[in-house]
Amino acid sequence: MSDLNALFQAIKQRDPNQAPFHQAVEEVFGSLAPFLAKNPQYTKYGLLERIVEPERVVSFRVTWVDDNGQVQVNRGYRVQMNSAIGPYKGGLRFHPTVDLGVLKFLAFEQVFKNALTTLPMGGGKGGSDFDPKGKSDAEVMRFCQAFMSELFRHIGADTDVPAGDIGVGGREIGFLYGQYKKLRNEFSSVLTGKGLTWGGSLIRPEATGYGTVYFAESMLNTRGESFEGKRVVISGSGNVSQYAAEKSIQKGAKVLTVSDSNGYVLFPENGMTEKQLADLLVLKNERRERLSVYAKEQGLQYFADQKPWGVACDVALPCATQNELDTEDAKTLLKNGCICVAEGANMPSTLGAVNVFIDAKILYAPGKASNAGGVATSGLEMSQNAIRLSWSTEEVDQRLFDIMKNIHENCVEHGSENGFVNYVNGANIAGFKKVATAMLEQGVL
Ligand SMILES: NC(=O)C1=CN([C@@H]2O[C@H](COP(=O)(O)OP(=O)(O)OC[C@H]3O[C@@H](n4cnc5c(N)ncnc54)[C@H](O)[C@@H]3O)[C@@H](O)[C@H]2O)C=CC1
Ligand SMILES: O=C(O)CCC(=O)C(=O)O
Repeated sequence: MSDLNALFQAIKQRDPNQAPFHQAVEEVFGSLAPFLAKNPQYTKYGLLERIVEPERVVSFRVTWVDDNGQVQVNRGYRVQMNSAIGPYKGGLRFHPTVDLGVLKFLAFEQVFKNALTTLPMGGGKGGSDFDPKGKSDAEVMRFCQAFMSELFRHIGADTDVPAGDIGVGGREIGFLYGQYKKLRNEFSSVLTGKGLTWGGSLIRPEATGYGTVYFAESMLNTRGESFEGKRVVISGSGNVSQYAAEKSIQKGAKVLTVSDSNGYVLFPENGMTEKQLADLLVLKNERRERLSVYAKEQGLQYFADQKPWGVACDVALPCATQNELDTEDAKTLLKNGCICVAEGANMPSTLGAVNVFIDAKILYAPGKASNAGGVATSGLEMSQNAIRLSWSTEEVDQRLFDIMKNIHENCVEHGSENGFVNYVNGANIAGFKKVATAMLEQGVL
């Protein structure tokens, strides 16, 4: 079968309850249709049917005991999507919304993203419907240990290398790594995002946010613009948002908002200060409080149950979660003068919103291109572990910068259409070509 539409219908019929995965596939197929018409060799040997089907899906029970002595049961997963160009690589998400539809979309996106980084990494994603919110450190530790007690069988430094994502940061990676090491009796590069004293890389915590800003600035440069003086609206207030804000401030931009699932905080017109950012990091990463508390403490305006897209800006960086920016939000951003949208999150814009941006020919980057700096720096962490050396901050940051510049150039090369760069097509086609070529060369598997 090589008819993309028929294949897409078959995918939906096979797993009707996996809407986020369908959305991710629809976007990629939209880019591939004209490319495949000109390059029919990529439709042979069931390549398209294979690329949308995970190589392996592991689903398991995670049983742990809460602080009240009650037994809790969660679901754990690892979706090993594609290993054509390297070991499966991609984060773990702990959030109540996690299910197979979400993880298959994330793993599918990861395949193309990882290919764009130029590093040898296949694509995977995993996680659990466990909600870390409101849990004690001891509960999070017991959960992570229980989760790894099954996951350890399926991963390894040359097989599958997980990392963080929503709800999984440095604390969780530590607990997961400790349990892996105990069970396997080996100290290996099986997770990335590790602590600096036990194999982690400098700049990995910063990498996704920094990389998103590097990519956005490359886009702005194509129109003779930069971050200097730009009004930047950011959603989310977790890892990606924090360092997108930091790099934006370093580049002279004014960060006007951050948000969480309950609302957003508005900063005065000169934007968030470095001190306010430092306080945000303590509030979110150590005290683990909500943004409403931050707004109160900082004397800032807080808009409950609202998204930040109505705030007038030049640059929007959606850094929270999938489908957080819909068609109406996209129209509002355009109406208010936004000229650049770079996704720090995975698939934060609905397909309708993406079309609004592309039709208006603004600078729009899909997450698989603009947020690839996180996984790229995870790849650099694996490289450092392999040679048993640690690179300096400057060295890792320079490599990250170069990788983001290279991804931008690759998108321009594959996505230019009559003077306009369609970064969605560019990212999808460039990522696909690399993975598909490897799959064809390795035979029908
Ligand atoms: N951590 C990483 O290195 C990478 C993360 N990403 C993506 O970036 C996004 C954010 O991830 P992290 O910052 O790592 O997670 P995190 O757990 O550190 O932060 C998530 C943030 O999103 C907010 N959020 C969650 N659901 C929301 C909703 N429905 N509405 C508004 N805000 C919501 C949370 O309040 C929190 O501020 C995700 O889409 C993730 O897949 C992408 C590439 C790499
Ligand atoms: O660093 C990694 O391996 C994972 C990053 C990730 O989950 C992502 O790019 O969405």
